[in-house]
Amino acid sequence: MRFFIKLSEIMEGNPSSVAVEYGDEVDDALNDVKETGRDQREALPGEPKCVICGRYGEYICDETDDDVCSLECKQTLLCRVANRGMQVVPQPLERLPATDECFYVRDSDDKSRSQVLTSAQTDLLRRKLEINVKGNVVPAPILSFSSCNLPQKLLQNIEAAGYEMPTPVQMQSIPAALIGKSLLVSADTGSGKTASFLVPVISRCANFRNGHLQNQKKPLAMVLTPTRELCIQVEEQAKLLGKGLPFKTALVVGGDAMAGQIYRIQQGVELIVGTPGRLIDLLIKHDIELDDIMIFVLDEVDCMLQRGFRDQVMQIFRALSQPQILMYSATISQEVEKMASSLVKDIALVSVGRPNKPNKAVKQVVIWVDSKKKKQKLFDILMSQQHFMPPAVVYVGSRFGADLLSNAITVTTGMKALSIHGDKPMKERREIVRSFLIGDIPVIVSTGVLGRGVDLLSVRQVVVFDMPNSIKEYVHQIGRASRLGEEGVAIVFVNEENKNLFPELVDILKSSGAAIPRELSNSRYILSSSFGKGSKKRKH
Ligand SMILES: Nc1ncnc2c1ncn2[C@@H]1O[C@H](COP(=O)(O)OP(=O)(O)OP(=O)(O)O)[C@@H](O)[C@H]1O
Repeated sequence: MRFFIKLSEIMEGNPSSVAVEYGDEVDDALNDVKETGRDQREALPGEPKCVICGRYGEYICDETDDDVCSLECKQTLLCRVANRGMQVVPQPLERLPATDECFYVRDSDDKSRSQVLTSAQTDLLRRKLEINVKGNVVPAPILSFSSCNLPQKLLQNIEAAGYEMPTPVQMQSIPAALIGKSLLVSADTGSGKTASFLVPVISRCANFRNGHLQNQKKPLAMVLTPTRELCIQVEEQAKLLGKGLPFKTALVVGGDAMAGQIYRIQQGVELIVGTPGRLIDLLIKHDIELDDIMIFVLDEVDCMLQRGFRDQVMQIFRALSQPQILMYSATISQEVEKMASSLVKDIALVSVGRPNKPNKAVKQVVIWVDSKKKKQKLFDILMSQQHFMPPAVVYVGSRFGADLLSNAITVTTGMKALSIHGDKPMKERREIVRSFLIGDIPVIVSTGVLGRGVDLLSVRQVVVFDMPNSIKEYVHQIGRASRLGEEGVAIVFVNEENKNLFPELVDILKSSGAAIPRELSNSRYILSSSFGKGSKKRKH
C-alpha cells in the first residue's frame, strides 16, 4: 500500500484523473484509510503493530518503511524522524502528505516559480492540507516562498531563519495577503501564523518604500497584539525577517518609556507593533500620522475584539484610512467572524485544520484534583523524574497566586521558579522570559500573559494549575507545549470549581482522544448538559 499523494500528478496530470495513490486503488480508497489511531482496531496476535501506538499496523509508511495504523500516527512518525534530523522528504515537489502539518513541499529549485495550479489542483491541494477558504478571488496556495515574488533579501532572511518551506497557513495566507486581500485566518497554535502575516507586511512595505521616494517616512503597517510579551516577540521576528530591507520597526508597549518610542517613530519606521492601550495613549498625547498605514494586523483577533480591547482597537482602526486588515487566531467564533466581516468589505476567511480545537500534537492529561490538593500534586509532578519535562510553564488564575505558587515551588522542590504577570515591571518581565528561554529557570508560573501567541520554543510541557475562564484560553495555553507539530504534554487540573467548562472540556477531550477522568465524565453537569440535546436545558 502506498501511503502518499504525488504532487507531481497534481501539477502535471489531467485534473479529472488526479490520482490519490493507495496502491492501485484511487479516490475511494482514501475513505478507507484510517484517519486516527482511534479509528484503528487492536492488533491481533502475529499482526504488525503500529510503531507509534501499537494498534494494528495496517499500512507501511513509505518514507521509513515502518508499520503505522493511521494517517495520524504516520504524521507523528514523520515528525519524530524529522526532529531526529533525518531527511524524509523524498523528492522536491513530488510528494504531499495527506494531513501532515509539519511536512511540507521543499523549495529546492526554480521549478516552483513557473508552476501555476489549475482550480482542480488547487482544490485537491487545499483538501489535502485541510485548508478551507471562503470568499472571492483568493489565490491558490503557494508551494514555496520563492514562488510569490518576494524581495530577494526577504527570501534570504526567510532561509536564514531556517524556514525551508511554507507551512499550510503560510501557503494560503501569504499569496492572498500579498495581493491586498483582507483576511480572517484561523489555524492551530504553533502553526506559523506570525510569519504568515509578517512576510506579506514586510514585502509590501519594502516594495512601497522602494517605489516611493519620500522625505517623511510615515508608518505603513501596524500589528496589534494583546500582550507586551507577544508584541516583543512579533517585533523581534519582524526585525529578523526585514533585515537589510527598507523596513524599520517600532515597539509601542506600556512599561517602556514613551519618549523613546515616539522618537523612533518620528525617525521613520515602516511597522509599529503594539498593545492597544499604549498606542491610544501615544496617539492622544502625540502627533503620530497614521494616514499611510496600508496594512492593519490584529493578532489573536478573538481576544482583540472582545470587550476590554474592542473599543480601543476600534478607536485605532477609525484613525486609519481603510487599510487592508489581516486577522489571525487559533480560536475564531462565529461572532468574531461576523465582527470581522463588518469591519471590512470583501473579506476572505481562511481556516487550516480543525478550527477551535487544541493542536493534535499536544497530549492532554487531565487529572481530577481538589483545590486543596493541587499544590501537592504539582510538587509531585515537578519532583518526578518520569513526569517532569523542563522547561515547563504552570498557568494560574491570579497574579497573587502566581507569586505564592512560584515561591512554594522553590521552597518545596529546591528548584528555581519565577512568576510572571501584569503587576511586574516590564524590565523584570523581559528578563524572566529571557532567563526561562535560555534555560536558567526550569519552571515559570504565569497568568495569561504567556497564555497566547508567545513562542516558547523549547517548552514541551505545560501544567494548567487553574483552569482559565474559557475553553478558548485553554486551547491557547496548552498550545504553548508544541511548536510546528512537535509533541508536547499538557497536564490539566480540574475539579468541581470548573463545572461551567465541563461540557466544552469533555467535547474537546473526546475530539482529541484524550482520557476523561471518571469524576468529570460522571459529573451531573455533563450528564445534564448532554441530556436530550435539543430539548430544554435544566437550570442549576
Ligand atoms: N515555514 C516555517 N518553517 C519552519 N519553522 C517555521 C516556519 N514558520 C514558522 N516557523 C516557526 O514555528 C514556530 C511557531 O510559529 P508561530 O509562533 O508563528 O506560531 P503561531 O501559529 O503564531 O502559534 P500561536 O497560535 O501559538 O501563536 C516559531 O518558532 C516559528 O519561528
